[in-house]
Amino acid sequence: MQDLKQVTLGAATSLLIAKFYLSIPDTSTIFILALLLSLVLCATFVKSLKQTGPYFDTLRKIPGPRSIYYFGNRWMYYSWFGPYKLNKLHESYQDLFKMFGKIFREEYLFNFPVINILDRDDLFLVLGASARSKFPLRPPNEVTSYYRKSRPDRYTNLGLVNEQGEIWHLLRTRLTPELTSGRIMNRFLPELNRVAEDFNSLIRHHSCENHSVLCFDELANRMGLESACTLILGKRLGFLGEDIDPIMTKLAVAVREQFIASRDTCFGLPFWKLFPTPAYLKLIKSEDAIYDIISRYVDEALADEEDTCSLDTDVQTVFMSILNAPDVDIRDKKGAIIDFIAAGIKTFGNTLVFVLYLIAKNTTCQEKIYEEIINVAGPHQDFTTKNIQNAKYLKACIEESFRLLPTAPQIARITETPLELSGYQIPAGSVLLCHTWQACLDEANFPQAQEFRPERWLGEETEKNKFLVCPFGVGRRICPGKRFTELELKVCLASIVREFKVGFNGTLNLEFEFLLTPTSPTSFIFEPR
Ligand code: HEM
Repeated sequence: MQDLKQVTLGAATSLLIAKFYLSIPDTSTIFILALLLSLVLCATFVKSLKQTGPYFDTLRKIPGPRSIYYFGNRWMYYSWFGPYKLNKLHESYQDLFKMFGKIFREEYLFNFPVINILDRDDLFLVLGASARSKFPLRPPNEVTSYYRKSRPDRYTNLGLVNEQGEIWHLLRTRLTPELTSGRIMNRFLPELNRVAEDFNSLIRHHSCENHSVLCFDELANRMGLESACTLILGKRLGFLGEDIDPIMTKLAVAVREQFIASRDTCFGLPFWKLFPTPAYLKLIKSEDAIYDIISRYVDEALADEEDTCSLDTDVQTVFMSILNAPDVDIRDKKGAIIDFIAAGIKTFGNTLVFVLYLIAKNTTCQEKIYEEIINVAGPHQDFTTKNIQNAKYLKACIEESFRLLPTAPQIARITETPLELSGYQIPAGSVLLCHTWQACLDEANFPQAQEFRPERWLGEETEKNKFLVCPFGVGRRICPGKRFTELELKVCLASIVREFKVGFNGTLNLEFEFLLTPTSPTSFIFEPR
């Protein structure tokens, strides 16, 4: 009887979803019919589709929203008649934790379970185990993996972000050593100073009479792109010029669309597996656009390198090391260069907006940064390895901003051994979402958690909280761009604060676009000092 109710509910839901798709004009009728047919077939065999066995039974003991056969429960929250929108995913997680406690289960299509955690001890167990692992497992982005498999002309594997095991290890050890080396990063400092100066000029150029800069987020993304190209290609590409290059606009749109489409395909209903949904089409369009645009610059840099060589030897190291990596196909080297550049645009742009927002709202902290910068580097001197290392308060402000507004609010992992979390048994092979951001806002972990208090990072706090504030992830799968981004942020923030008093009217709104993102446009005030 219970099964019959579930099947009926499933069939009714199918019809509602089909109705939704029918309302989208560019979705072909044939796909709708195919969808309906497949759903009816699935409903008929629904009992055999139910995930059974000790693995699923163990995970089903974890509380979570009510789920129905076949569809699970996730869609109920984010579909067009559910209470949440995918762009507010961060808010829905807050509510779900309030409803179910520190651990809860979601079910995706075919009742595939995903476990969400935020308890400090649980996070330390899961991320600590992952940090000790030789080949840590992070669930791949299924849709990107699927698309890349269909393009053997461009990729021989899924790429560093989505590969696992031996192939991931080979890519990681061959393609990223220079990127993660502190010594190599420090050689970029002189060039980073120039990039930061150009960024300040761009801010001045875009300032209105009252010193406000509208759409600052767009400028911040341009800074991310210019510095990522400088790092990866070893040359400046001029994205901080005063006139907006139409290519830049196209690339910025493609990067944003790629994140949004990843969110919709990853967190929404996975109908892209049955037919090309609008989100899937958007994803491949943006993947192609990013590949085509960045590819042009990579090919130019390759040609430069053959013409021995207009590249500056100090900053070309990363590019050369990737090109010379042994045992890696040239398609994958090119794919990695493109992925690395794309990875540095919006992640950096969002992070810079968040740090500036927080110091704009905390002017005492901002003045402390200013005094420290003048003290360690004077009013005009370049930032060097030594003086930037001495800017401890600047570092603390960045750390505190990672705690309060991280661009990556959760870390995903697949468990490699059985674990006990909050009293529940978690078998090996379970997919976990570690909600580090939610944990960072918990008073139990950080007193006055909602307040911006950089002073808390001037003691021993960093090590104690290493699995709570981990904006770049943990262990061997940690972001290879971490070292560079931290340096870039310090130089950029220090040079902005040295030149301007930063202000912000109102409150910054947030959206979830796979990354935590400021709602665009963001308007800041940059008053010259
Ligand atoms: C503010 C800037 C950035 C943030 C917040 C960020 C954050 C992250 C996070 C959270 C992860 C997942 C780590 C894990 O699962 O433990 C990651 C992975 C990754 N990031 Fe970044 N990232 C940033 C910039 C960059 C840059 C500049 C690059 C390019 C050099 C980059 C390339 C990558 C790659 C290739 C991975 C996958 C690594 C692997 O699986 O081995 N990221 N990033």
